[in-house]
Amino acid sequence: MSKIIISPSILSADPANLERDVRLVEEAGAEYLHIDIMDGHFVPNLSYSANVIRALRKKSNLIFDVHLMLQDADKFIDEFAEAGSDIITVHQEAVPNLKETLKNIHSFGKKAGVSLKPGTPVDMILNVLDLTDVVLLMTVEPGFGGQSYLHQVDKKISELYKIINNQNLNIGIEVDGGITEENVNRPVRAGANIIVSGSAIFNSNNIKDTINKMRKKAEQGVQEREINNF
Ligand SMILES: O=C(CO)[C@H](O)[C@H](O)COP(=O)(O)O
Ligand SMILES: [Fe+2]
Repeated sequence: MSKIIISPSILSADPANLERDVRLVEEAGAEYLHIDIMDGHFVPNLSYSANVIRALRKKSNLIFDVHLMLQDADKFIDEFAEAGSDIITVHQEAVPNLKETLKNIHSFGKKAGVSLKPGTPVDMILNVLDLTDVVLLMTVEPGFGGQSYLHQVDKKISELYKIINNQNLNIGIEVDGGITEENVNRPVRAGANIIVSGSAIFNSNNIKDTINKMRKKAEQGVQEREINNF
């Protein structure tokens, strides 16, 4: 069974209680912490800076999964690496020379991720898969938490899953946007193994219970995938 990784997105955490909220998801068994960085250019919203990562690094042992929604990501890789990121993900649509950016991320000893907006085809990253540790498929338009999952991305997830399997590559498939305990089995059935979820986790009454239920439902998705031989 492929291991399911839960990456709660702190975009939906309480900004006045970030330390508390990060501790809650860590105690609830999450493996990663998803940190969205927005610049108001690549996406029409602003969020955290590297300072937040630096501060949280002193408080948490979670794997920091940093999603850069920046037009000028290349300018900031060193800063996000130094601040304590573990995985640094850039958008294919935003960086002019993806290979060089991924090599740069690796040069800091960090895992390198590539993200695609819902409308960007998987073909756009086939030539960089050998330099990629994680592909982050957006299942909403990037920029905001609390949107609805776009089911048309399911096809793209299974397409990528087949390519990765056929080439025997060791790449995680991460999905981000609109994921809840009700729908998490769908992207997992299609091939995803890293689950980002913001509002469904942080707006719930019981974070631990929600993460446990989400993981269970995701594990069912893995079984369905194996049974159907997707
Ligand atoms: O990258 C993002 C938005 O651009 C967030 O990670 C994502 O939206 C998570 O929030 P939710 O689970 O509430 O959709
Ligand atoms: Fe994200």
